[in-house]
Amino acid sequence: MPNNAVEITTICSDLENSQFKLESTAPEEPIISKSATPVIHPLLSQRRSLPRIKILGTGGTIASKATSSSATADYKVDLTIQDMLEAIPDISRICELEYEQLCNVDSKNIDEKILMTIYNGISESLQKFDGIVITHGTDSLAETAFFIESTIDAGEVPIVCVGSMRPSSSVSADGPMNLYQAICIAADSKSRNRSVLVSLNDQISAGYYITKTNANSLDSFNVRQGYLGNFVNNEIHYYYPPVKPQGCHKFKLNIPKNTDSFNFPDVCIIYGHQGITSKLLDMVKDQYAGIVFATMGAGSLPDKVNEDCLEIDIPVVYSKRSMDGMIPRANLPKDANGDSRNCIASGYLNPEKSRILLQLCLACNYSIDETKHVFRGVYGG
Ligand SMILES: NC(=O)C[C@H](N)C(=O)O
Repeated sequence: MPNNAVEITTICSDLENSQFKLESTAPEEPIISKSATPVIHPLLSQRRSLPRIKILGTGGTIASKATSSSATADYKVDLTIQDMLEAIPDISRICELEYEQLCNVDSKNIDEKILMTIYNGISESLQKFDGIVITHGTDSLAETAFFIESTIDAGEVPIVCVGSMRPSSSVSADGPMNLYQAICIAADSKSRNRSVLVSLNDQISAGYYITKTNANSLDSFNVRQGYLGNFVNNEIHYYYPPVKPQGCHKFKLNIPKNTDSFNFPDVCIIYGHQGITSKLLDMVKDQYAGIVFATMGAGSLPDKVNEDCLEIDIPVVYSKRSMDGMIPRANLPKDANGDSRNCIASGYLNPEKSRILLQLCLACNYSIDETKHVFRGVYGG
């Protein structure tokens, strides 16, 4: 299927077997029917014994193939959701599945337009399904998960993001098990009221807090706030009762169906280092609606760069290079009146999540004070 093509396919039981299926707990094998609009057989919708799950596919390594079974690099996105589902035949015992290919790209190519498409895909599915699964590359999965948590009120419906670290062609590919577990999570009543989740390598995490910390290993995601649960022998064990991220600000976006007409403000990230000057700041300050600095330590930039940041007209968020810790407001630069003006502390947020939060504040036309309030509320910024 070409990139960006949308195909909607429904997996449901067939007419002939429906009587049997009414008496049994679940169909043995999925029957795949293709149609322009999702089709659920009426008997199935009356029976409602299995949860209804929607999968939204975006691509990533989980949908990729390399040229040999030992290769775990230099692979290409090649598989549709349907291909991926064929690797997990037991799934029809767990749920009724419907799926939609929103795009099929490496997550390095996920941009604001695709984010909007994901947003629309979720919004359209929330009322009709018991759970949603999003297949996604791991490189930028944490950003998408953070964006979804910040913009969508999922109510009780779990939204589970899943990827893999090995391509589907590799020995011991992790994709099929990760996808299987993601679907199990989305279908499990214990997952309700937990908002955006990430499933990878047997661990369940809050999408809001997760960060990719290892570029290669199967245990690629880290979450300092702790895992929410895990799988043992494919049983879900949650460590805590349902919980949602503390202080998460929900933005109300008005995204049209045609996402081309929606412009998300441009925010760039500048990486701090010894000897950094204001050269980059000067180059970008008229090109972007906002800037995020990955500062040294807890908000450290050279004095001259701090002075220049206070002088520009756009918001500048002070984030950090360090994986852990936070930027306290006290460390922001201040003018002669002790005012940090357009400079905002990111709190615990890393640069890439700070960027999305600032984009959302700008998209909703928040003032600097409102933006500071949002950062403060979310993560003590
Ligand atoms: N493991 C992965 O999914 C990495 C891949 N480059 C992606 O983000 O699409």
